[in-house]
Amino acid sequence: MTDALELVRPDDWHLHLRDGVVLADAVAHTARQFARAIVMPNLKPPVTRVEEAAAYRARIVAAVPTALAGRFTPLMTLYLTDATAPEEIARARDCGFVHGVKLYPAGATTNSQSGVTDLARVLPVLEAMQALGLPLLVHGEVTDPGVDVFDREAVFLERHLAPLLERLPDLRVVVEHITTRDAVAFVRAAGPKVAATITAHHLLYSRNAMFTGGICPHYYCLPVLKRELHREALLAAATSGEAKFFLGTDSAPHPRGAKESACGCAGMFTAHAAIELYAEAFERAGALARLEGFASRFGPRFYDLPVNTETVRLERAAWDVPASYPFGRDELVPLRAGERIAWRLVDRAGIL
Ligand SMILES: NC(=O)N[C@@H](CC(=O)O)C(=O)O
Ligand SMILES: [Zn+2]
Ligand SMILES: [Zn+2]
Repeated sequence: MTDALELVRPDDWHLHLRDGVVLADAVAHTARQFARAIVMPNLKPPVTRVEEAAAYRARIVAAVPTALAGRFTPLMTLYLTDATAPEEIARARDCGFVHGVKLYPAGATTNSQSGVTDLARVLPVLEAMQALGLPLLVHGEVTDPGVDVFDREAVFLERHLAPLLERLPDLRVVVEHITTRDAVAFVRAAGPKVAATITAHHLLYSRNAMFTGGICPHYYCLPVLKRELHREALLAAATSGEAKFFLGTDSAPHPRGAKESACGCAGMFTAHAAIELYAEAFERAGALARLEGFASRFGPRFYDLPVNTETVRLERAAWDVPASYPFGRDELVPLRAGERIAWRLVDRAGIL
């Protein structure tokens, strides 16, 4: 049994940090673990222009705890809307700190109201992205109310993404937070420009977690947790050593009251223990040796960025997750609140 593991410092290729009074609380968890993170632009209002991304980036950098200053780099994204101009893509490519453009089908998930209503409307923008090599990051779910919630990802891939890739075969695409074996097969079958991120929670839980002993809103996220057979397919993909599949936590903090509500919002918070949760999933699959590729090497390869040079150490040292963490004037309930986690990221430099 392995009791310790040294890894190249990992990166998170899909993260929500929010803004305002909660930003510092959100950033601290991620900066402790990851060297870089692709920061989602679904703020209110959304980050649609390069100047807004620059300002948001500066707020994030300013919010990194002093002890970790300079050790965390936010990688910014723009939020695609029906009104995004192709010229904005050129500006994004030139600025050097925008690494992707996010497609939210309008209404698909948290803060997606300003998203795209019809891919045909953004075709010139997508053509510019293909020409300039700027990745499209996709929340891949249809919003058609006639489609069952559990089928929305598979239907999106077939109905929308497949035709788009046929039309724009050189477009670089990350299918974010994949949740089904259909998505695994889709990404495998697509060309080398198509990759996917996988969350820790989709590797560890099936949809049963939402209903065990009653309705458990802290296990509600989008795309929603799926059947066990899908979790198994995701775990097989993540641990396969295929560079198309890499780490993206989709850690999505919400205040406790917004989750524990008659109409609770979607999003699970995992940044407090992200790499430990992935280690748990990989260990169960007997694949701890493949964690470094998934967490630290394949993401930079896709995004054309250098692999980090520092390392981190994971030890088998159980710890208890607090019942909640501060979140601005509120609090948030992390995954595994009040429960135990077997692995622990170790503080060697005295700063974690
Ligand atoms: N994953 C989620 O359930 N929620 C995310 C949005 C998203 O990534 O779809 C959020 O911003 O809260
Ligand atoms: Zn999403
Ligand atoms: Zn997300």
